[in-house]
Amino acid sequence: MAFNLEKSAQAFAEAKEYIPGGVNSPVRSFRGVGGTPPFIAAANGSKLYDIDGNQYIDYVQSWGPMIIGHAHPAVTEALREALVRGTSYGAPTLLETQLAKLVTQAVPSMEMVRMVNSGTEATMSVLRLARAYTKRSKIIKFAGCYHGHHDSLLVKAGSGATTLGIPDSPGVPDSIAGSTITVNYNNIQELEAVFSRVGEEIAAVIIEPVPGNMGMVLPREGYLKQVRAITEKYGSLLIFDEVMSGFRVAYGGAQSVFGIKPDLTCLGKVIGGGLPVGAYGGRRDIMEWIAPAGPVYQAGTLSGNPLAMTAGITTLTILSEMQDAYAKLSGKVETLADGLRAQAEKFGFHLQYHHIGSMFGMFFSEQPVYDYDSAKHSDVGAFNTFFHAMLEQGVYLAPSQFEAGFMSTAHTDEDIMQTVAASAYAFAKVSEYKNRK
Ligand SMILES: NCC(=O)CCC(=O)O
Repeated sequence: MAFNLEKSAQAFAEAKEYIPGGVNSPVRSFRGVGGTPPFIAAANGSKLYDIDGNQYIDYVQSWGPMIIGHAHPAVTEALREALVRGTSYGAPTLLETQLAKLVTQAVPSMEMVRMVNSGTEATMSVLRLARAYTKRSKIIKFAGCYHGHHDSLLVKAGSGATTLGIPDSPGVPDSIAGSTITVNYNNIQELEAVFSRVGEEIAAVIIEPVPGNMGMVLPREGYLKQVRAITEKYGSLLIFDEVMSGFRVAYGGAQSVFGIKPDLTCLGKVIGGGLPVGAYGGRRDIMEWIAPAGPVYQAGTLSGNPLAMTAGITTLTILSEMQDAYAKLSGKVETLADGLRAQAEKFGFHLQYHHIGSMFGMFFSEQPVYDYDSAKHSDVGAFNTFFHAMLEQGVYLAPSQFEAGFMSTAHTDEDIMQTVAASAYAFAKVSEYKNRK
């Protein structure tokens, strides 16, 4: 049967009547790449199934959480058991301490942790805490890093904001955006220059240690250590946004790979096992500023939700008990990158491949990509052509050049072989596209 998205197109048209743009998060709309997003009916292991009967090898993984694959039997079973005990109590449970313990054991810089419902909530709350603790107001972020969609950090933001060309959203008051200073990732001189000017006013530097929202970019050798040293020198807090990289690039996150101890860390995605969870945590002396231990207010009706805690606990337990989970994941990512590179080279393309742990990225650029500007120089038209050709072949990649790819433990060698085989067709399409240009 030829690939078609007829039912999805109808569903999308109807959704647009009731939901802005037809989606509940912009990246899902395929606006950047054009065309219809498949409406998903089910998912299992490494696969997504849409309402038109198409099957896809899924490298989006719900934008990161599904590291042990969709509908993992142990997670499904644990949720089934939890479900009959009620879905929310708004009162403390043993599960919250259990997940907090798993997180703090895996990420030792997080001496205490507060559960919230999304990565956005985590980064929003952590800034309030950092400002209260330091009694300073300014924040430094990096161009192309995305930390969710609240006002302070929706400034030169990556991910969907970049895809749609609105990295500085209307509706963010100048008075708030004005407290956020943006510098380029991987450029230590620029960060030093800002600190030498206004270092005493900087409450915190927030950084995706491995950015995954301008596409996937790697830190230069020693860069994160230098960022740590500058923040320490000026008494500013260093916040690692590991919503994406946490339990993704390694069980202990990017901070374990690069040997950095941030003051505070934000998590999300994997720790919720596919249910809505975010978390922030870090030094005990800072975390004890949070209400009711301290004066900084932050709350949530569904925070620490029993189902979400159950999915998270089960996912982290499975990951921690798997033999060499991350070595195997990164082996699969390397096999995929080697395969894609070999296919691309047949058509004379020298693309940029980045990967670490189970995260990967490929830029349609002949030049190295190390920050937002170099990412934006990649050929978006070539990516869009590649993306659609892969989708037709049953490979579901993130619908934007400015996103990362994710591997799960459920992906098989055959999935990877099929993906590489599909890329031969997709690179041929890119070649045609380039010849037409
Ligand atoms: N890089 C994008 C995300 O991680 C969040 C997904 C979303 O915005 O829906």
